[in-house]
Amino acid sequence: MAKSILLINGPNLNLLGTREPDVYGSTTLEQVEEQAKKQAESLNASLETIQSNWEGKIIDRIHEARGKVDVIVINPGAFTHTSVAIRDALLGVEIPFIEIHISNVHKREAFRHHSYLSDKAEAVLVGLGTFGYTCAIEHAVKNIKPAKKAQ
Ligand SMILES: O=C(O)[C@@H]1C=C(O)[C@@H](O)[C@H](O)C1
Repeated sequence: MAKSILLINGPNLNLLGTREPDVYGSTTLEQVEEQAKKQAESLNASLETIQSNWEGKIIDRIHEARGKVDVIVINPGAFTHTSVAIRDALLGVEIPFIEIHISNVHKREAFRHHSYLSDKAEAVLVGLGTFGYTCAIEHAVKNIKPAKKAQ
């Protein structure tokens, strides 16, 4: 059965490519999503993407994934460091997830060192640039036990 992956990008990641390129690189979000879709296809998996600057929209999309998505790959952006609500949504839908950050958050400001998600993530990838998305999707498809699907 083909695995279904949901790729979620949080606030300001729509600016990828032009936003602090020394930190986040020059690859655009469109390029990241296009590459992810091609990679998933090559692995016989399906992949949907969402980017939102709104916490509630991310939460609603996580709820919609319940019973349909096998693994979530999420870069919550700044919500990583603030959002109990996104943590609760991920735990509530019981979908395994991989947390990814383009930058090495542990090498940056102290407020970026804490994540509300990491202790519940199947894996956490930081500092790999946008290559982290490639790693996360490969890992999600090949190694993460899928969520229980709706009967
Ligand atoms: O490295 C990243 O992808 C993360 C992206 C952001 O937008 C920041 O708020 C996080 O602190 C780091």
